[in-house]
Amino acid sequence: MLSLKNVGLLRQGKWILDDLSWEVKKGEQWVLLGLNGAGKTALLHMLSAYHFPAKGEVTVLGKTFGRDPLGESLRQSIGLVSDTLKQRFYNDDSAYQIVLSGGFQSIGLYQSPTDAMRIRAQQRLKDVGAFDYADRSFETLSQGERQRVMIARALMREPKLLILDEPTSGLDFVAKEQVLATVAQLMNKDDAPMVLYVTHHVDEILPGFTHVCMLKAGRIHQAGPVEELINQASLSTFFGCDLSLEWHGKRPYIFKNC
Ligand SMILES: Nc1ncnc2c1ncn2[C@@H]1O[C@H](COP(=O)(O)OP(=O)(O)OP(=O)(O)O)[C@@H](O)[C@H]1O
Repeated sequence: MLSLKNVGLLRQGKWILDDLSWEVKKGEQWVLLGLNGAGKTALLHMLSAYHFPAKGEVTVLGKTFGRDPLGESLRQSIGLVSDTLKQRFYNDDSAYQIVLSGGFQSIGLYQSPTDAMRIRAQQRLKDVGAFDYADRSFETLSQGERQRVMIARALMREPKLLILDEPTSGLDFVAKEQVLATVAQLMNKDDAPMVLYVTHHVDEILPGFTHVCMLKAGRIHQAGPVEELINQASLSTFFGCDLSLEWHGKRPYIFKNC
């Protein structure tokens, strides 16, 4: 699904990503974990072919950068949910219209959706538990409801890769847990896309995630199965402080030891 070999990304004379080697195979579900400034956004932009690496080899969904045509054709196979994207939608548009617009990858609806697209949009709204407010305008929805609408939209084109970039950012506890439940449900389906879930928070590593990539200062600190990497010693090293780790409901929670 994804393959990075000794990849480096240069921005204004600075290597903001360097020496990244990472393999993601079909059937795996990954969390990308990193603190502020680790390079998560830069990496996502590179995987979506908005940034080109200055060195190394990147292959995303079978397309190798520099060898295969990229751009729109690759991005059509990737569903993205991010705050930057969310802020671009028109507040008057209904949740249903916003989900439908995902079928055209447009901000707003400028073409007539087919009947099949309308049925799919309704199904996607049901899949994420947002059907009840399908006709409400975006501006009247809570942040958690908006986030579920954005996930439904990203699923419209049946992406092979679904990137969720900090989807719980700015949500209260209840809304956060609702979004996480939506993600868990989605990953549980037989036809689930590969999910790349980007976060700062260890407790968002749901049981459905099989692997974690820990990004630190533009480099991969460690990448591998959750059961091997999510432990007290490795997280203490990663975050650079002495931590305790507890598991509740098969989710990890960390506490700083003062
Ligand atoms: N165009 C650029 N020129 C120079 N430095 C940049 C550029 N874009 C990003 N950086 C730097 O690269 C580093 C990684 O940035 P990035 O936004 O990818 O981090 P992040 O992990 O997404 O952080 P956050 O969690 O805060 O969103 C930061 O130090 C940032 O200042």
